[in-house]
Amino acid sequence: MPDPGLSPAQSSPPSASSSAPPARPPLPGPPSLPFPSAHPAAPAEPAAPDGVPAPPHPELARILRGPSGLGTAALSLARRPEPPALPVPPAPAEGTPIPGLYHHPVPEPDAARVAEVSRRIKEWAVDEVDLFPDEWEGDFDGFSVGRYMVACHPDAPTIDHLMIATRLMVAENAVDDCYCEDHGGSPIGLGSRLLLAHTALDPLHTTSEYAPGWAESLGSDAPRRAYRSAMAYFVQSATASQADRYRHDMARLHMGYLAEAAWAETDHVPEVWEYLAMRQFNNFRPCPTITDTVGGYELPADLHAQPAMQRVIALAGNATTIVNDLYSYTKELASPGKHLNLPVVIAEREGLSDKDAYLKAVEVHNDLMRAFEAEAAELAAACPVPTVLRFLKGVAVWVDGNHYWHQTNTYRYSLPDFW
Ligand SMILES: CC(C)=CCC/C(C)=C(\C)COP(=O)(O)OP(=O)(O)O
Ligand SMILES: [Mg+2]
Repeated sequence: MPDPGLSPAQSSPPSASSSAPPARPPLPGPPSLPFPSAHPAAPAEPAAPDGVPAPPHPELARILRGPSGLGTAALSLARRPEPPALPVPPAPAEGTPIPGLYHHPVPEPDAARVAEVSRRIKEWAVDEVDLFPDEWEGDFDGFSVGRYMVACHPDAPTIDHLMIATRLMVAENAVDDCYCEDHGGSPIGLGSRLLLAHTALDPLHTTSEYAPGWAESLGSDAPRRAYRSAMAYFVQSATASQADRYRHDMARLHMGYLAEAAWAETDHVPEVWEYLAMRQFNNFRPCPTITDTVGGYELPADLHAQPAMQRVIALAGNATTIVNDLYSYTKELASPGKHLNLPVVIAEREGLSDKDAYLKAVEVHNDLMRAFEAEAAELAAACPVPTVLRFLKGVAVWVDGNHYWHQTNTYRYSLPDFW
């Protein structure tokens, strides 16, 4: 059942320029799973040469191997050698992958989907939430969020499903940019801003005297309008537990922003492990963990909560976020003040040169990626439930799509001259 989210009274617009979504029928149900039913079962496999143990079950072997059609190699959960096995042709992406970075190239995202998501997200940003002033339009377009989300969610059954992820991605970045970073953000007063914005995701339940003031506040700046609207769309399609999962992940994210801000206020450079702890919260995690909603199915709450699943999700989120630290390194060096990222913290705390610290950060990323893949494969073998397998694959594909977007987003990112 979709999460009711904001009650009608709570979600009614504070003004004519509401950002609540128009009522529309629920999204079509989940597509038939591409794995168990679409293909005949493959025979059991011996242990793979790259060390992935032979799964105990022929159907599981095929699922871990992933779809076998042209351009589907990135959907495999098993560890893959680099470069990827033929017959996947190299993706004609611009941008250079970081040398030595363990990653999986993905097929070019579907151009028609990218165009339609890009068109619709701009319309939403401009007409529904009044997200940015004219002078930020270039940055909005340069973010290429349509390409990002189509690459990360190749199993989304429809454009409507892709839009759920795309609106949330834009809203999350609006909060980061406008509250924390380079579009007017500051550590000063961040806790108050984040908490009040969080109520656009996790509504205030209060008396009739105080509710209107709160409801009006949700329209008072672009980050809150974006959170309110993106969340209202999301809860139309999410179950109550999926919405609860998302709220929890966003609370984690906001806690991470606060630790980063606290260190920035005093120019403190944390220990490397402390930085990694902060970055586990200030993290892409809320994006891959909606893969089931975007795919039109649900990973049940009790399976999501299993410690092994939580560890896989955390490792995946950490790998994706260190990818950001590596690709955004030069952008952050050029920004005012000291911007913490893993290479910067390693250099300072471990007394390494910029280059050696960067290369060590690449190794940290690679270790996280390998741990994620090994533990995902282990969990898939131990718990071969179709929703678990599909969710694990969705997270793995999100990780690959996230790398693709960072590599190819030459508007935002460029590599240092270390090789
Ligand atoms: C989309 C989302 C949940 C983002 C949350 C945290 C975040 C903004 C990142 C993990 C990206 O890191 P960063 O703030 O360093 O982004 P840029 O390097 O400025 O692209
Ligand atoms: Mg960054």
